[in-house]
Amino acid sequence: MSIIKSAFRVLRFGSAKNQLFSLESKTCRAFSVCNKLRQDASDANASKINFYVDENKEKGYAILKLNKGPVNSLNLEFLTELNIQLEKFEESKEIKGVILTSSIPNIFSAGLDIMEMYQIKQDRGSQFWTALQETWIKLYGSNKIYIAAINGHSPAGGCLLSISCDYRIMSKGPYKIGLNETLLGIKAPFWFRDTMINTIGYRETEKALQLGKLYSSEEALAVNLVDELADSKDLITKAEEQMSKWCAIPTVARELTKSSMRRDTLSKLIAQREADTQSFIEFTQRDSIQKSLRMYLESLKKPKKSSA
Ligand SMILES: CCCC/C=C\CC(=O)SCCNC(=O)CCNC(=O)[C@H](O)C(C)(C)COP(=O)(O)OP(=O)(O)OC[C@H]1O[C@@H](n2cnc3c(N)ncnc32)[C@H](O)[C@@H]1OP(=O)(O)O
Repeated sequence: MSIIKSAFRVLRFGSAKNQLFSLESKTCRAFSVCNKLRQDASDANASKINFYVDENKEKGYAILKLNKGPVNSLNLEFLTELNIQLEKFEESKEIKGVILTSSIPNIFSAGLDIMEMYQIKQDRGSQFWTALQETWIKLYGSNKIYIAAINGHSPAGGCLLSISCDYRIMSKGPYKIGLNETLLGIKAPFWFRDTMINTIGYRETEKALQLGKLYSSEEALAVNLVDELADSKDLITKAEEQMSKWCAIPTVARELTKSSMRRDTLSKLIAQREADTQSFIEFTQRDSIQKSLRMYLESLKKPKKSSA
């Protein structure tokens, strides 16, 4: 029962924080870029601002800032909104690349919303997993240049978003990134694993996935999980510098090279999406997995110790 109450608290707190972050972002944004776009107000969730897009058509790229408080956890609605936006980027003739970051201080994304897996129901679970697959296919399979400006913690699904980009810059600081699924008692799906292998190699992935390793920013740099570190205040500038460099490469040659590198990994999931969804539902519905998720949720709710 307390878990259900906590779930509602997460949702309520999320909505209040969203409004705060919305106000904060309205006043604090210091980007010189133009054409700020808000999400279409066409669906019921659109009144909550879950991300911002700043487009700079002159320079040819956009900045997408995740803004779903408190921790940018990925639930069905958020993933659906993101997928619509990713599609818009893909179709844009003006936008060559996107910097993916977060407007929430110290948090890039806490990964999948655990409440989507706890006490999972077949219908919602299928929609959720299909939306997540879609996000990965759109991001990893994009023709555009994606640069992750990782401004804070980026565990599990947050790490997947990062490693689906073409280049990663992470803020220096006490932040963690990695695929820590085993710590929740679950196995990382094969496409998470394969994306990780393509980023840091087989042996490092084998260790990292079994241990559920969360890397510090320095450790992440040492194993090429991220490409560069930056002081927090310089993160976006560095990402923009890198974006200019990538934008200067002849587009068709770069796109063909990217797709030739990623095609096999993508095809593996595309060929078995329904089976993968069914396997997610069956796996997550197991009593042992539900027990692990409940314990993990409880550990997240425990009062935090003063220092790590
Ligand atoms: C077969 C299935 C495969 C599944 C594949 C992928 C799995 C995943 O992606 S599972 C998600 C894994 N994520 C994590 O393990 C991260 C968990 N969160 C954290 O470690 C911390 O919250 C974080 C370091 C990100 C931020 O720390 P703080 O700034 O100290 O915030 P809090 O811990 O106080 O969190 C605030 C609030 O948010 C709730 N929360 C955190 N993460 C999640 C999440 N992933 N899903 C849902 N809710 C989350 C947390 O419980 C707090 O709630 P309240 O106590 O009610 O405020």
